[in-house]
Amino acid sequence: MAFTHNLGFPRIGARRELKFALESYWRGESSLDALKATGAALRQRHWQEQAGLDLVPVGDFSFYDQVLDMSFTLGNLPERVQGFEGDALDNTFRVARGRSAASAEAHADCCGGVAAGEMTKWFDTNYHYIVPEFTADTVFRLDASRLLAQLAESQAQGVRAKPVIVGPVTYLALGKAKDGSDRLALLPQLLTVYAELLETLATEGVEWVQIDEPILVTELDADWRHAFETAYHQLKSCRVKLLLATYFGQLAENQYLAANLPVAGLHVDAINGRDDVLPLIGLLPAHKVLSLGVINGRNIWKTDLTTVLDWLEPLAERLGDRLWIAPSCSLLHVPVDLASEEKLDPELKSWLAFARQKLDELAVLATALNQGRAAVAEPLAANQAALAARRASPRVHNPRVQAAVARIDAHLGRRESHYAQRAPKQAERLRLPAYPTTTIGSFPQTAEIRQARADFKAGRLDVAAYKAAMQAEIARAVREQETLGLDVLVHGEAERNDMVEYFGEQLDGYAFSQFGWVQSYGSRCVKPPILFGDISRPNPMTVEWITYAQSLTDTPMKGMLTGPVTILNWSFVRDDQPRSLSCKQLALAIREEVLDLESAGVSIIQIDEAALREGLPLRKAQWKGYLDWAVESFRITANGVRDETQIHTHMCYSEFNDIIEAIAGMDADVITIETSRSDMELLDAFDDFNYPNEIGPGVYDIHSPNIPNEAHIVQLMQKAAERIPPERLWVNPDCGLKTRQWAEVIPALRNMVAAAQRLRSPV
Ligand SMILES: CN1c2c(nc(N)[nH]c2=O)NC[C@@H]1CNc1ccc(C(=O)N[C@@H](CCC(=O)N[C@@H](CCC(=O)N[C@@H](CCC(=O)O)C(=O)O)C(=O)O)C(=O)O)cc1
Ligand SMILES: N[C@@H](CCS)C(=O)O
Ligand SMILES: [Zn+2]
Repeated sequence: MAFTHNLGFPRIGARRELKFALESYWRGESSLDALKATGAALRQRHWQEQAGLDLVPVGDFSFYDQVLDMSFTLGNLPERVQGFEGDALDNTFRVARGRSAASAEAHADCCGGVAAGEMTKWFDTNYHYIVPEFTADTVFRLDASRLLAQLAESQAQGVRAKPVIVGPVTYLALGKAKDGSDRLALLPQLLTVYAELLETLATEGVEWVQIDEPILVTELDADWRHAFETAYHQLKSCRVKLLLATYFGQLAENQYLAANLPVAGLHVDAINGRDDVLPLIGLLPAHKVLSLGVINGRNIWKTDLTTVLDWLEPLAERLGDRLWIAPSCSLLHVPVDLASEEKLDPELKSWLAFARQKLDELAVLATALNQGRAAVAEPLAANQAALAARRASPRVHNPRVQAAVARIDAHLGRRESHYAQRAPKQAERLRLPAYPTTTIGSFPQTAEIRQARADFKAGRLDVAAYKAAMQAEIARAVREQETLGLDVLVHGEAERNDMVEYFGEQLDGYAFSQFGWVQSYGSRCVKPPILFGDISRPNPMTVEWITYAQSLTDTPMKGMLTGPVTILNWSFVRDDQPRSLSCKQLALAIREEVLDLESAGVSIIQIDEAALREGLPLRKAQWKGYLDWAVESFRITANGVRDETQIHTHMCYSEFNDIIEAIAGMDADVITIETSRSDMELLDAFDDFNYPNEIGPGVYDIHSPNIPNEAHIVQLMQKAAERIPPERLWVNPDCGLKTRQWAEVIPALRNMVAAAQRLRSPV
């Protein structure tokens, strides 16, 4: 009998109910009780939707982030929030979001002002977690209240509960020792708290606990491998059965380690780690369960159920009751329900599966394994028909695009001259001062902008009125920037719902959903567009907005585009061709936009590649292959322009040490990056490499509502100038300003411009 379970369900809600409840609570418009009631209602609904499974995840629900929740469960609270006397949920929000000094006054009685915890991406996904903070003095102390409350709630609802927790080794690996101490030194004490937690769950009647250790799909050094041995030998006497869950890739050289840890079961990603499965069956002790993640938890395509069954049936023969099946990873990374989509083309829709549909697929597989394929002949036939239609569909294949990709040669990615020859021509054209000031692209996406777009999409606003509303926002952004005295302006991106979805909506080969939201961090969501076919650009996508913005001012206006690698990495992409090929198609399409902007007289074009570094494979051994095609794609996009046209790129993450050669290989004239939080030390990588082009090291952190002061910015830029020649430095924030308010942006940029002026003529 194959047994079914799930690793996690999207918690944001099919209509983003959690997002709206959170934001309403944060604005002070609803109570904490109302927020908690929304959480409970979502959990109940999600458990009902998973009721067909043999085991259902519990504890995967989080009001903000599951890693932050784990920190609270382990009593690992940053010192700055310890001793808080209010509700624990408010305290998690304090760590997650911080409290500005200004709001500290208003919140003096409840939560006071605190710095937000650092946020970083969860493995190679677009989900971001709050980084656990450690010091050598960290002491863990169990607080199982959140998990026990969710468990009790699920038990009262008759749910076959399998609590889900982050495992101890992954928890340590994902955190940061703020004092540079050795995180692994904390393992022994951490394990006593994990043992206590597991014992508590056993007392509550829990049989299985899913303990997530995705770090096992990365390259581990001897100390971390040893930590796994220590951890699971210490936990082996606990009374619950542990299902050690790995996902997002291959175990590869960690197979033996994973197979032999003393746990009751192992879950592996049978999509990205398919090659692990046969060796693992050989390695796995005979009493252990093997859970195979056979439904892709990272994309939105229907599973080829017949092919999976062809592969699974012999394994089921061998494993018998020891075989469990599940999605490859938590379904957090896919939208909730395809049935909500009323506007998707019916043929395309017939190729897709969101979270609920993925669980239906799992049920079909289990029935086929347990009762024979005949018991599910109809759904299997329908599945085959949909996949055959997708394979043959002319809408997927465009011979013109394929021919253009086949014609790509080295010449396409090469600029006319080297940077040293381009730079004076650009300087002559742009006539910028030293330390030129600019921003990264977006200005606040106000409620009015979002409302206008919602009205436009719902047909309550016609094209002309929508265009006028967006032009008014652009005009406002231009006015504000001129008043501030910035040297290179941006149009502000008012017309963009998102830096990726906006382009997906306009490219052929892409589809977009109405409700396909996926959590990015906290209450913030993205709606990744669906790349289903060969990509082409039927019409210019940005030229009208940028030329309108330029028509309002004589100051240079940057054209603003998202690059092919970022569009690819933040979309749901094809599984029927290599990512590198889809990326080249995107590169050709965005290149056309670059050339149209240039023809329209735009002198500076920024091509954001926020996700280029983010998209690095989890295993370093695969980095080179990825960087080769990613950098080539960027070059194809950017490098068809004349010497006089200045190409900028932007990356809002900062660790470039390992990939500086690839960054230099992109050959952008200017790169703007995040550096403020590291006190400019991250520029060392550029300095050591003798990075030859211009750099805008971010001088203030846009994630914080705090207003940077002029002296601090001057100080940061002076540090930058110790590493990079001043004539190659720009002054800009770390990233775009879309999540901020104008009341924060204006004083911050005023100080930034004043700092640049001071740097130009020091007294
Ligand atoms: C740089 N980041 C990005 C990532 N990935 C992307 N695809 N895009 C990114 O920018 N990954 C890493 C980081 C993550 N950072 C963020 C930052 C901010 C957001 C965010 O603000 N998301 C918005 C949704 C944006 C959007 O698509 N808006 C649409 C729809 C707006 C909407 O909800 N409309 C309402 C009606 C109007 C209203 O009441 O407001 C509705 O439809 O019901 C738009 O502007 O048209 C968010 O709200 O979560 C995400 C990632
Ligand atoms: N141009 C984009 C880049 C974000 S990474 C923005 O400013 O929002
Ligand atoms: Zn950015």
